[in-house]
Amino acid sequence: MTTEGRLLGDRYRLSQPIGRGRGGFIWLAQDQHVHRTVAAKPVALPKGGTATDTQLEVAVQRARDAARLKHQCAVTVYDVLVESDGIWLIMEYVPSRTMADFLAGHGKLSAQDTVVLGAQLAAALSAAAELGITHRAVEPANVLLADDGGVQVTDFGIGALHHDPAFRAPEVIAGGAATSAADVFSLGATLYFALHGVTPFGPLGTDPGSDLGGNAQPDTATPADTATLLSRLLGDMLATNPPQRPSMSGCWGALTAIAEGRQPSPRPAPPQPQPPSNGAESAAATPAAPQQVTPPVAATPPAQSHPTAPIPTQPAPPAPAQPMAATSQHAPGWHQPMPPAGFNGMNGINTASTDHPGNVAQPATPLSQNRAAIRVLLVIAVLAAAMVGILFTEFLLV
Ligand SMILES: Nc1ncnc2c1ncn2[C@@H]1O[C@H](COP(=O)(O)OP(=O)(O)OP(=O)(O)O)[C@@H](O)[C@H]1O
Repeated sequence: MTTEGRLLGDRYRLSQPIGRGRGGFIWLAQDQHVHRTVAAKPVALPKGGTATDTQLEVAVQRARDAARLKHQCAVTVYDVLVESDGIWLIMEYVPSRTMADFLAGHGKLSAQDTVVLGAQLAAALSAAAELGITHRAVEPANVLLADDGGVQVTDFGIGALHHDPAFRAPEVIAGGAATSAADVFSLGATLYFALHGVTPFGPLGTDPGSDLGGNAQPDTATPADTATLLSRLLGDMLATNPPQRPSMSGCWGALTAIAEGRQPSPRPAPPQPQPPSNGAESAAATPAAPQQVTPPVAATPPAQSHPTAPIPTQPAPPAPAQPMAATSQHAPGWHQPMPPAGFNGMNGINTASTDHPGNVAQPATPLSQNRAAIRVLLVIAVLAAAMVGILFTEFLLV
């Protein structure tokens, strides 16, 4: 029985319940060693209430993996305890409510709020992916909307047993492994839910999803707006075939671009098989392939069966740049800070770069200026030679 005053791991004194999760109450607690306020959360056991030793070991290992992640948009895990009544996580205390609760109370988010929220979630999930950490249960119940306006992903690695099927990737529903690509799908489903108020493929994640990307019809006559760009991106993220989904860092770049009123860069063509070279062995020996960092959207064929959103082969004209604060209509009671400008720290993406279609017209380069100067000099040299020739001929005639 968990009660006020209980000491967990000889270190964390429970003070009062602050929320209820699937594993029981989340407690406010005091870390007696460093005098810090923390949140203590019992990890939910598999349905039925008991876990095998293997399941417990896996849960502890995943929680320890999650503790390696430090990101302002991810709830920090400080400690993992195995107590007589199960596994406890000691986490950063974030006065908040879940996104699921918020949406239940306030309904849908605007497209602008959804991309701002999504960019922050994708930033945290991208940092996790770079560390080889898969979330496994991205869904609105595992997103905390902090009272101070921040957004944080929680329950890294530990929510898989209870992941709502409405947000699960099809390959995971089919029994496959949860990968970063599955997190991309789940993030897409979470943002879709925030935008439309319904899940893209029904409560079991198996409906055809006929309305997916319904407002994503490309309109080449006018600049694409936030809702259109977001819906196109969600169509990509919700692709049935995992390789057709953008990487998490690509999602981060694209969401940031859309949030800032810019056109996301087109996704490059899939890598072609390379002939073996001397460096092939060393490349193959690299333990973790780096994440694709180029923002996605467009230039790839539509996903196989789930999404129906047509994906244009030509990038749409750029959206007019507009300050986010001026366009964002925040839902009541929660406001989000802007994503850090440029996002160019952690994994090298500089989304403030100018490689989008709006900036393709380049001024004359020094090389082209040099070529023009050489041409002028040549013409002058030819004219001078002709003049010398004429003068010389006249001199001979005289
Ligand atoms: N680190 C935290 N700091 C403060 N409050 C938290 C923290 N984590 C969760 N809460 C609060 O506890 C409540 C339940 O959150 P939780 O994430 O446990 O929900 P859940 O996903 O439904 O449960 P579970 O993950 O066990 O399935 C929410 O009101 C949330 O704001």
